This record gives sequence, C-alpha cells and structure tokens, in this order.
Amino acid sequence: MQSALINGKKLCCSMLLKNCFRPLSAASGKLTNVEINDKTGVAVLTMNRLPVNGLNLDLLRDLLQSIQEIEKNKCRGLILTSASNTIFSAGLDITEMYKPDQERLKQFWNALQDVWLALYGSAVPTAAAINGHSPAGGCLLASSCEYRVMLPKYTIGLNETQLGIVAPKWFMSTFRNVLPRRIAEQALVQGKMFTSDEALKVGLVDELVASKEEALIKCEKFFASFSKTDPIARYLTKKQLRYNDMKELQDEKVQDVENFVSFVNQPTVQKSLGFYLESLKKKAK
Ligand SMILES: CC/C=C\C/C=C\C/C=C\C/C=C/C(=O)SCCNC(=O)CCNC(=O)[C@H](O)C(C)(C)COP(=O)(O)OP(=O)(O)OC[C@H]1O[C@@H](n2cnc3c(N)ncnc32)[C@H](O)[C@@H]1OP(=O)(O)O
Repeated sequence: MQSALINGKKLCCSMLLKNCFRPLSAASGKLTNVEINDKTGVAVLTMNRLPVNGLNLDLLRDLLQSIQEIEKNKCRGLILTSASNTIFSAGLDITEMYKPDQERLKQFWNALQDVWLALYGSAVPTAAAINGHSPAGGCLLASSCEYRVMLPKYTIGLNETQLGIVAPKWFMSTFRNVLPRRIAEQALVQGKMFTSDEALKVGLVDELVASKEEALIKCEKFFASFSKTDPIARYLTKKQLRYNDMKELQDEKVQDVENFVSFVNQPTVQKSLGFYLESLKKKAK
C-alpha cells in the first residue's frame, strides 16, 4: 500500500519534472543548474561539477549566483542537490588548497564564506536532497539548509580532523545548529562520517528515502508545511535563530580569510593535504 502510494507520487513527480520545470536561465551557470517548478514555485539547484562536485572557486561562484537569483525570484523553496548519482559533494576541492596561488586562495575562501552566508541566511526556505556522499564542505552545504533528506548507503559528516585540518568556527556552528551539542562535539573531534542510518538516528538528516525523486518530493512537502505560515514572520524567526552564527563570521570575515590562508600555508598542513590528495588518486587507480 505504501509503495503504491509512493509510486503514485513518483509518477506525479516525473510528470511534474517533464511538464512544469523551467530553467532559471540567469542562474544556470556552467557548474550549477536551476529549474523552477511553475506549479509550486520551488527551485531545484543542482551542482554539476562531475565527477564529485568538488567545491572549487568556479563552482562556489556559480552557487552564489544561483542562490541570489532564486532569492530575487522569490521562489517558494530552494532544494540543493547533485547531478551525480553517487556524490552530493566531495567538499572543498583540495587542489585549491594544495600548493595554492595565494590570491586565488583568498578569493576561494571568500567565495565559500559568501555561499555559506547566502545559504544559511536565505529568506527562501531551503532543503537538501542528499543523493550521495557528503563529506566536509558537502556536509556544510547540506547542514546549512533547514531540512535534509538522504538516500541510503552513503556517508555524511565533517571529517576535517581525519585530514589533519581544523573545521572553521562557522562550520562547527552550522553543525551545532542541527545536532545536540555533545553529539556534535564528539563527531567533530573524531572527524566522524555518519552512514545514512546513523545520520537519521542522531538527527543530522530528517528523512531517508529510496530515490532522488522521492527526496525531491519530501523536500517539497517540507516547504508545503509552511503554507499557513506568514513568510515574513517565518524568515524573521529563522534570521533571529541564526543571527549570532552569521554575525560572528560577518564581523570576522577578513580575519577568517587571513586565518585560513595562514593555516593552509603551514608546511605540516600542506604535507597532510598532499598525502591526502595522493591517497585519493591512488584509490582511483
Ligand atoms: C584555525 C582554523 C582556521 C582556518 C581553517 C583552515 C582550514 C580548514 C579548511 C577547510 C575545511 C575543509 C573542508 C573540506 O571540505 S576538505 C575536503 C574533504 N573531502 C573529503 O575528504 C572527500 C574526499 N573524497 C572522497 O572521499 C571520495 O572521493 C568520494 C567519497 C567523495 C567519492 O569517491 P569515488 O570513489 O566516487 O571517487 P574517487 O575516485 O575517490 O574520486 C574521483 C576523483 O575526484 C578526486 N577527488 C575526490 N574528492 C576530492 C576533493 N575533495 N578535492 C579534490 N579532488 C577530489 C579524486 O582524487 C579523483 O581524482 P582523479 O584521480 O584525478 O580522477
């Protein structure tokens, strides 16, 4: 009965996908794609830097532009997802941090700050359809949204300590906004990657579903739950709750870039990043 119901909705969704989605052309950069469902007003923002949606400067710039366009268009919701079938996002593109060009390194971190401020503070309701692995920066993006739906058998978490790096304060605040403090602290110090089941159990994600289509439907349902809520009151409430986290970064944006640059340039950190990149490449062979 339940699967018949789900199938019914699936059919509905694929019909919607065919008939109601129009691209938001101004927001569709090379590495992201935005489609708006004309019936519901919900925008699907898809990261499309395959194979792993590594967050490099270009993807971050496209993401920011897309989020801003979705806000400008007063969409009813923003669903963040991936064009890959197995990876939501591999997090920050480590090649941006390894033996970096110093000017680009600053721009890179600045772009990440801006994407986080735009997504975490978005006036439009946000949800992530996590259709693949979501380590570190990928987890940051998903956790910045208000609701998360994940597919089974993937992993999600802030694994920075396992890489020999320290997650910045605002990564940690984002995590703490979702998880109970003690669980967040344990996971952060361990650099724990949660399986989909574990993530559901601790509340890092809100629902598990079998397919991306179902994930999109669940995210739409989350937005529909605001149908009787005043949108301005909704946004002001969210803004108040997230105000301190955002203000902390806004006040320290320049210092935060400097901290990042100085941290990344440390020989020990460069060594860790080099080894890690090498291990990823060896794994791929
Ligand atoms: C005091 C503090 C002050 C300031 C703070 C300072 C610093 C802190 C800075 C930042 C915080 C860091 C945040 C991050 O996001 S770091 C990135 C973390 N990401 C990961 O650990 C994920 C690594 N990748 C994987 O685990 C797997 O690739 C993945 C599960 C995502 C996919 O596996 P799959 O088997 O499908 O693909 P692969 O064969 O592994 O990869 C394909 C291809 O892509 C390359 N790759 C993968 N991930 C990355 C990445 N994050 N960056 C760059 N490149 C990546 C991989 O090497 C393969 O490349 P190739 O061999 O050339 O095909």
